Amino acid sequence: MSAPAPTATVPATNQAAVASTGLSKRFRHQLAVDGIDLAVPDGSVYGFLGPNGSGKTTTIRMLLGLIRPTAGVAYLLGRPMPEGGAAVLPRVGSLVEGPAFHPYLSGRRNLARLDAADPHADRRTAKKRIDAALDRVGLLPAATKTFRAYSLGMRQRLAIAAALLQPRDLLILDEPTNGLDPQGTREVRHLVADLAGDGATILISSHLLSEVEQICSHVGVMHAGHLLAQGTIEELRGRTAPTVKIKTNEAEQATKIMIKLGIEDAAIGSPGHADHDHQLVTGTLGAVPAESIMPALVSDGVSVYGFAVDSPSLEDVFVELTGEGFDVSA
Ligand SMILES: Nc1ncnc2c1ncn2[C@@H]1O[C@H](COP(=O)(O)OP(=O)(O)OP(=O)(O)O)[C@@H](O)[C@H]1O
Repeated sequence: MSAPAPTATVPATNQAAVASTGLSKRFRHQLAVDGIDLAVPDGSVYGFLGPNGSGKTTTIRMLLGLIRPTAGVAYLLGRPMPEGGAAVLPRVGSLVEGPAFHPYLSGRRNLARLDAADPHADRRTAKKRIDAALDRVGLLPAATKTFRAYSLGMRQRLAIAAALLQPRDLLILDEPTNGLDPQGTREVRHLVADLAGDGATILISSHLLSEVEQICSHVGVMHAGHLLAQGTIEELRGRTAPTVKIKTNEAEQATKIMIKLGIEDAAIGSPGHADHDHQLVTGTLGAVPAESIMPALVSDGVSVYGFAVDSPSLEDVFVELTGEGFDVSA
């Protein structure tokens, strides 16, 4: 039996937890977001990766219906935004620029204030939900401490607790580790990984490659308002061919053999890349099977002291996509 044809009002793209088609935003003369087609699969942890100013926050604001796109459509949980907001936003927890917390109130009292301001919140269950949210982010023991006594990591975890006051199918977190010290960063990353284990879809923006590599199943790469690529981390890594590295003291001969095998860019590395007895020959593996290299070298009398195939990192992929380096620091 063939699958039912999608109806005209339900494009296939909106089956994902978050989707967009041709989503664009222009601020005066600047196209901050340029026709992006997002697809955040249900249950994924999607890292929305890009350097500062690449358009991540603007996109997130459009997704949440906080600003209107100049062109294109965004869907949250299958509903177009902002029109579908009333129906879906109660199922979406978000952290964009963070809620304003009162410094002299405790974490628990701060959440109670935010909950009281939420028209969808059931007053009768408030106490239970607030403590469950504090517990979820590990702040129950600090529930009565004033907000100003919280560390940076605790403050950010409280902001995430605010997004968890209701059961959520989708969490959208804009740079949740931005501005945190290393300890706070670790706390928030652990929390995001824990939340992913609960089954909600998470869209998390970050300008840190290492962070996305550590906690995300999927990634979308933003650069100057364009979504350059998206997919699982493995799919993205698969776009760039692995590199082969040979340690030998017959480098010229090895290079010739590798070029003959089809590794066209095989070349002798700089002396710093090997020890003083050997040289390093590197090349892009491409379609050449890795297992064919050693036999070819050995049968031509080349002694091989080291052989490695390096899979590309997300950084290699980013550099290939943009032609630029990336801030990989944590
Ligand atoms: N309200 C606005 N008015 C004018 N320009 C804006 C506005 N908001 C964002 N921009 C511009 O749009 C571009 C994209 O900004 P955006 O904040 O979406 O990027 P980002 O990837 O989230 O980076 P960051 O992490 O620095 O916030 C930037 O050049 C920014 O200056």
